[in-house]
Amino acid sequence: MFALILSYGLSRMQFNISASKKEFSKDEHIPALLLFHPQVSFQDEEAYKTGKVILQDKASCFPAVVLNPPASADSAVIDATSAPGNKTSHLSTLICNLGTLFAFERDRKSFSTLQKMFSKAKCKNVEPINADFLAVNPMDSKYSKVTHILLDPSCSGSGIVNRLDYLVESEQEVDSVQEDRLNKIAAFQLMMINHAMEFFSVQRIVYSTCSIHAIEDEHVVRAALESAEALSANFNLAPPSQVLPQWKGRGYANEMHDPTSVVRCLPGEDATNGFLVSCFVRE
Ligand SMILES: C[S@@+](CC[C@H](N)C(=O)[O-])C[C@H]1O[C@@H](n2cnc3c(N)ncnc32)[C@H](O)[C@@H]1O
Repeated sequence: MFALILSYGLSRMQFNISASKKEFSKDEHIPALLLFHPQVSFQDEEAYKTGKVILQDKASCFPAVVLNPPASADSAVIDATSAPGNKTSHLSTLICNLGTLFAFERDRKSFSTLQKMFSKAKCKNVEPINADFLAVNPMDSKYSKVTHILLDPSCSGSGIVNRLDYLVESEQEVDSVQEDRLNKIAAFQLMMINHAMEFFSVQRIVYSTCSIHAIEDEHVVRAALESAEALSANFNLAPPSQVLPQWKGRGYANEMHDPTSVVRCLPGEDATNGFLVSCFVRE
């Protein structure tokens, strides 16, 4: 069980969990991430009910930390695919509730959940926007100061451990129907990265998926690097030293030129969901 503390002042004493289960440890990779016994329930915890704590898989905490936007009054950040808002809330905390965090979500129902989440977590720097990120004009003066974009778009979800797909699927076992579906998802994911690269002041873009398939991960990253948008705006992959250097899991070696630049989490091996995190930087 992973609990991400959004309110840094929260101490052990404020948890009311039964004495036998209240031991927890600090995660070695993610600041403010605490690890609890899987049987610990947070449902009745005040800190959870008031949005000071969010429960999420460890791998899902990586993108905001890798994006690493500055915490200042003039910070301008986009979360292009925000709902249900866990990564947005994490980002909001990392930038100390300062600056502006534009949180896009195209689905109306998910958007309403998102608004409730931000109000519960008291994210004062988040501006939720119910719109398709692809329809946003990168030249719009409203976004002219945006320097960091988080992209965690819809994916196959094949890395999510509850779904157990990873037990029956492997990268080598993609049949033609599935390959067709993955190729369509990958084309959309690439479009999202390319669109993000068109924002005038953007310096850093994190792209993540909870997929185990190279088609949605290394292949998309490779295609994004070779795209006209990346070449004209001078985007390259951030060096491994900027992408969770202490995390050993890296991209599939046979799928890209420099797999050490991306982070991979493997279900069944890393005690996390299957996940990929990559980071593009303007040089
Ligand atoms: C994988 S989920 C994001 C999870 C979120 N980052 C979190 O950690 O809570 C993808 C979300 O992006 C939304 N989405 C997909 N395409 C979009 C687009 N073009 N513009 C805005 N939102 C989009 C979906 O409706 C979905 O809610």
